[in-house]
Amino acid sequence: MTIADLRALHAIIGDAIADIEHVYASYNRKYEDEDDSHDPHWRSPSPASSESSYYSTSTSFDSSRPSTPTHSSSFPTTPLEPLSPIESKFPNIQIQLDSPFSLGKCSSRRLHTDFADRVHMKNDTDFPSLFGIYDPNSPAEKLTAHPEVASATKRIVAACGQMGVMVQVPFLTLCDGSMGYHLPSCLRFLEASHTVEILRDAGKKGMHVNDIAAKNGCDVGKLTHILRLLATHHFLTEVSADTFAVNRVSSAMDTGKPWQDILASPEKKYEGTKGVAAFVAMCSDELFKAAAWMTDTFLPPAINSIVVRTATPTLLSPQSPSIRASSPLPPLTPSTILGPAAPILRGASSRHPRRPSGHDFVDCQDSECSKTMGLSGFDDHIGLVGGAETFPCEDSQLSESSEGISKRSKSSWRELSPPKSPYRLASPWSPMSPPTSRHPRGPSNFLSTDDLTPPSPIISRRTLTDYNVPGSPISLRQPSRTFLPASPVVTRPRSHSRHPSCIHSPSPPRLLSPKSSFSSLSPRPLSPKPSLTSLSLKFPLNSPPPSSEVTLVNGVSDADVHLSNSPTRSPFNTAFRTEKEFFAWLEEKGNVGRLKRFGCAMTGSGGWEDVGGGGVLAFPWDTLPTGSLVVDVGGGIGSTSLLLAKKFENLRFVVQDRVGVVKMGEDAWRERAPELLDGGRVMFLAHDFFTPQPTLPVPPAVFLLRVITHDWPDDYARKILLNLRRAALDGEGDVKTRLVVADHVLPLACEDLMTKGTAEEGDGLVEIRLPSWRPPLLSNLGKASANAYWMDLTMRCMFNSQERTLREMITLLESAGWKAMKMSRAEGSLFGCIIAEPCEIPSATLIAEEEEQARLKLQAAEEAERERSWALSMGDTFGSRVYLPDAIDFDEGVFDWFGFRAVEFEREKEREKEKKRARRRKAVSCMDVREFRMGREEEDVKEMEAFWGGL
Ligand SMILES: C[S@@+](CC[C@H](N)C(=O)[O-])C[C@H]1O[C@@H](n2cnc3c(N)ncnc32)[C@H](O)[C@@H]1O
Repeated sequence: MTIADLRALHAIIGDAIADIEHVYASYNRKYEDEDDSHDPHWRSPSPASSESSYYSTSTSFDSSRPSTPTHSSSFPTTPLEPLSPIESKFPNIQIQLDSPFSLGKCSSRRLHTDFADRVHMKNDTDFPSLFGIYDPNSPAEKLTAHPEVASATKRIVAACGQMGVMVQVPFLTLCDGSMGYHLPSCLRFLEASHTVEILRDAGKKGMHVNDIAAKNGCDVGKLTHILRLLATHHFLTEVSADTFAVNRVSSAMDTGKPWQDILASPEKKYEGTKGVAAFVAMCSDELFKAAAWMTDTFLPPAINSIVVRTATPTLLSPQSPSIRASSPLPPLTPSTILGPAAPILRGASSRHPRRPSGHDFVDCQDSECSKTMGLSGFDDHIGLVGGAETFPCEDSQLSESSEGISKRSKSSWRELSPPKSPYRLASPWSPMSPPTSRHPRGPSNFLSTDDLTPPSPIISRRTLTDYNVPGSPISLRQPSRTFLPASPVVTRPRSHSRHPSCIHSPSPPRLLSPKSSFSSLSPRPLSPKPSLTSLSLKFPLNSPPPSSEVTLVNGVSDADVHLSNSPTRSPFNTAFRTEKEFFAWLEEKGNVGRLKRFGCAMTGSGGWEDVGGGGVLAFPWDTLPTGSLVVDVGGGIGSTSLLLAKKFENLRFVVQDRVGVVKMGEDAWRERAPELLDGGRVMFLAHDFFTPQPTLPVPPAVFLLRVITHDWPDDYARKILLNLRRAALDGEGDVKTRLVVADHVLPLACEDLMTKGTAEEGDGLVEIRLPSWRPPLLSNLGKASANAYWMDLTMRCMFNSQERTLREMITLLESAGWKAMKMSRAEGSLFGCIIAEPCEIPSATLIAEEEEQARLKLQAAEEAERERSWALSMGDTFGSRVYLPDAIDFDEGVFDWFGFRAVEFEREKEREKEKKRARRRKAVSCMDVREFRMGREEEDVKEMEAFWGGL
């Protein structure tokens, strides 16, 4: 059956190409006819296109001859009709006009006018070339949003993805999967080094890496190999040896700014852009790093033989929050130096250090390690390519002479020698052995471009011995187990000078001088360097968690982290060693750049809605009465509202978000659309969506939640929805508030009976427009739908949240008193728009809410009691001496009055600090998110009332 399946997939690809061809031919024919009738002098089509593509490729079809529709009538879900002229196909499709995030629906007439005005193209419009630049305004690119083209594209991507996996040797597919991490890593490098902007001016000839490196200061060797990996995956083109050019894919992330300006003020790189570069940067930075820790966080300790989870150690950290904030490296604490200890009681954690664990370092280039990891298998595959570099372009040097080949081979082998990087990275989960200079390590997930920063103050011997005070409740003792994982520790040889790339970095990582600190700080002699073999064999699969003591972070013990749905115990929290949820973390002082980038990245995420007018556009905004109020809840910097406000001039908008974000939004609008702010149609309002909606002077017609529910686990999302439900009007007056939820709606990877067939009308109306597919394609179109599933796991890793299936979404909405009335997705897109109306809040929800209120009250009372008893345990005098010193004490030196005062002062300071820490813990605790206040103060409400006063 395999050959038959391959043939079927091949046929799907063939049909899809024919569909695309037909649309482009139809377009060209139409314009040829129209132009002929309007402009008799212009008969022959111009071969030269003003399309900004600088590589022109010849058209692959004869546009003068209409191609016969080749749609297979066997398409089960959406049989394609014979293609009619493009005009009848376009009325309902959203065409991007000025930006990839345009929300305008465009009629074919408008489209025609646009095309004709902008590009004098006759009948040679071809599908955009991979070797051209991405120009969203070109007809070729606009036609990719045509429903037939979008659908065909999906089928091609799905079928090719499936075929590749079907025919490739499984081991290599596993390699692709398990080493695919290099792709985001290299993409980040491409973006952060501003190479795309540098390459822009070079055009199709490209630029030699030497010249690129001269501009951005990167190492030539590293840059070459990074760019080649990207060229191999079609993100760039290697036009000749070591000379690269941007292509349709990489140019889509071009900010359009001169690289010199970006280098002069990199912090402004994303300002005023469409946000694609920001999106790529965010995904390949914090999201990528969080994902690397998913298994470490989600695997039950009992089955995790290799990895033992570390407790989130931030409360122990002597580091400043900004340092912790900007890097996923662990703070420099006894636990990070000596490996995370067996968890300790959280209440005591801030007063006492962790116990040290066993081994910290591993040398994975150790030959024994390699054997254990089965790396010997690689030899065969390396043998296949003979050890020489292969180029994704023709390598003239290779074919020149045998001497050339030997030179090339030699240089390849030279590059295989250990890198010269001074930085070392201890594996986070490996047994400790002192680092050896034989095998220095290069940057890894933990060590990113901005993590390569100068060393922070190294923890001193004194710091540790201070912890090891005799009589202290917890002292440094032998770990109870021989293996406990080490937190990642970056080390570098003492003698090495500061790396030039560190200069602009805002975040010093915790760099540790290896030998000095280790030998002096270790509580016991280091055991001989263990290998991974011993590591994996020493611990039976069902070994219990490393300690009987319990760590509670935000109400979740370490042993239960894998079961937790708390947004503060996600892989992101593990990776970045923070107890804050992502958005609160973004607001930390050291993360200003990331916060700004996040706002821009959200604008970039508009690309999800590009295809076929899905997303928020599916709501009939034009049917709302004039003056209707749309509340964009968690609206970010207002990207969606801006576009809606420009398109639907009869509507008013309130954009709500966190204080800092609202401020950024206002600044951005002041620049882009001050008339909308000043004219009173749009206002920003700081509001925490976990608290009840403020009283709005105009009843809200629509609550808009765009990519909000996917940020929160069900219990949290329900709270947001309940707050909106309670502020909604259920239609008894004039207004019935509707809820618009725009998010990915995930299909199953098998046929879903619930979503099969026609829409269910009326009761719980759900309109489904799934992309066309036919077996043997997966019903969710596999690779072609990857984005929605990437996002799903991204949400999981960042927030312990998820994208939802339609079932999950309907259930969630119902649990908060919202009834899903309609769900639409554009053909070729999984980004959906769900429209819901108020219904009764289920009694189960109300009961659960009451129970939670009671629990929170109890918890608060317990907390208060703990604080009180702690104060009492200090006695009436709070630990101060109960006798007064007399003159003899002074004379005999028994009592140093000033010393006494100083000690007391220190104690008092420590008590204050502890209280502050407790308050901070409470503020970020998941159960207290609801108590989180964000400046929705009375003044805001008053200001708003004044603002809307005329209504
Ligand atoms: C994924 S973004 C979506 C932004 C916007 N809706 C869009 O589509 O571009 C999530 C937004 O929720 C905001 N947010 C997070 N926690 C919030 C809270 N407790 N109250 C209000 N907004 C919050 C974030 O600041 C962020 O702007």
